[in-house]
Amino acid sequence: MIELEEKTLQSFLYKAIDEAISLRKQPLFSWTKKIDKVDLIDVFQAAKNTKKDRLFWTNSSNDFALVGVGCTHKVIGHEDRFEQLQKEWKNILQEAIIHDHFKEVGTGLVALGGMSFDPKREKSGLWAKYPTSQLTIPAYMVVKNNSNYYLTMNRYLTNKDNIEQIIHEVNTMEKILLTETEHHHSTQKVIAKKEIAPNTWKKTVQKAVDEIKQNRAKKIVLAREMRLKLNKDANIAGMLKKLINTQPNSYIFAFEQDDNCFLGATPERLVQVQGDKLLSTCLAGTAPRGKTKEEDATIARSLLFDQKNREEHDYVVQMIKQNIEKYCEAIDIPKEPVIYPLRNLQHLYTPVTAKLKPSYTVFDIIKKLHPTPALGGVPREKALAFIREEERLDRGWYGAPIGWLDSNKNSEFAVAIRSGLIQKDEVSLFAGCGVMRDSDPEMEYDETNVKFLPMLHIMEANDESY
Ligand SMILES: C=C(O[C@H]1C=CC=C(C(=O)O)[C@@H]1O)C(=O)O
Ligand SMILES: [Mg+2]
Repeated sequence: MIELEEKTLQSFLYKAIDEAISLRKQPLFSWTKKIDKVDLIDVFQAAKNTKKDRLFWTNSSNDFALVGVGCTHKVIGHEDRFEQLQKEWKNILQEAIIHDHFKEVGTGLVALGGMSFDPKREKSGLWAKYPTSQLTIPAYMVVKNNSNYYLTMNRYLTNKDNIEQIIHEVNTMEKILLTETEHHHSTQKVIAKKEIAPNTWKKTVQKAVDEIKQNRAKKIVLAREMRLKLNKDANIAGMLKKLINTQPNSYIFAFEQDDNCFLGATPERLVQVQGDKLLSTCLAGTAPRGKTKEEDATIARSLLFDQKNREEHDYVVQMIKQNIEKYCEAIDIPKEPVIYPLRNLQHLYTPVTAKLKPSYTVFDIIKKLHPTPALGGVPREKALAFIREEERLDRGWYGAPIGWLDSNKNSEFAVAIRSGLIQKDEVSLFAGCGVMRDSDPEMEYDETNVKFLPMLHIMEANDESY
């Protein structure tokens, strides 16, 4: 990585081009500057005018958010996807010319994206626009980190580039992205709603229970789909705003690919790395919220002591522990889970903290952890084979790692649940649940219904402006 300390974009560009000529290369260069406070949903909405793909991310504590616009480079991975992503990201970092005075989480070069749940499953037309694995280095990026805001632009430079023209382009984009646009009043409505084969799904749950009772597996997570038709093309910015307002403790994300958008609000962190500090999360075991404070507390208490849910949760804890041991030191995992409250439901939650050993990266951890028994099952390969065979659904990017990483050794990946794929006025929502030995198909069906609620809610009568 070459770091340049130039004061202005112009002098930086001249230096970077000099550097490029001397290295006989076309380097990727990245320039981060501080900007005034902006609303990132406004930036996302304004970016619609650029007609480029947009990316959106906020973390679960809502103190870090990122909007990406356009694409300078796509890091793609297929069969050996984690090795491929790791190798290419390392090469990019080695050769990039980066101007980043701040070295904060999310400044400098950032790649952002996701991957499919199961690359071995045949891909359906539904997910045609979403590759097996894709991390995008956006052309422009606006980042909020606590009360600091940054604009980064990334592009490839050649010695034929006209610097004045690049500066003009950057200024124009900056104006577009950072100027508030008109808010439109939208009356988005759901005009048709269809659950895909709910009875067949319940039978598959029973089949999984039988499989477990015959000791062929211990836990299998099964998902299902609900299709919606809207009265008009979906208003993505409006839905993101609604998710932020209604879904606390959740990562809120949108990955646009042409006229498709994968969007959701997931509570499930897979892994966060900051330097050598690693944080993972076990989140599995579910109950609804109560209508009153008292009822809520009673439900929480019975969730904490419910044997089926505790086992369902514990498989995730044991698996994460075993799988990070080789890569980490000082692993700390509390003995008992606590309650993780969301708007429509509550989960059992166990945080995992550790120190990542120096020779390993976030890709090593994702490769080991995905899918955890919160999305796959136990044993992993048995559960995946059952899912491949029996689940009448292409999960696509649902249930898989999504997130970002930067050039300052920070990264965060969540698991893409509570989500949906939007294709203009059509929506596919996904929800799943952990099937155990004593699962009741009706109860698991009810659990998935509650898990659909956050996304269903934002599809309906979108009264927010935008
Ligand atoms: C698979 C999903 O949830 C997982 C995450 C948390 C709790 C779960 C459960 O209690 O079944 C699931 O394992 C989903 O929301 O689609
Ligand atoms: Mg469950």
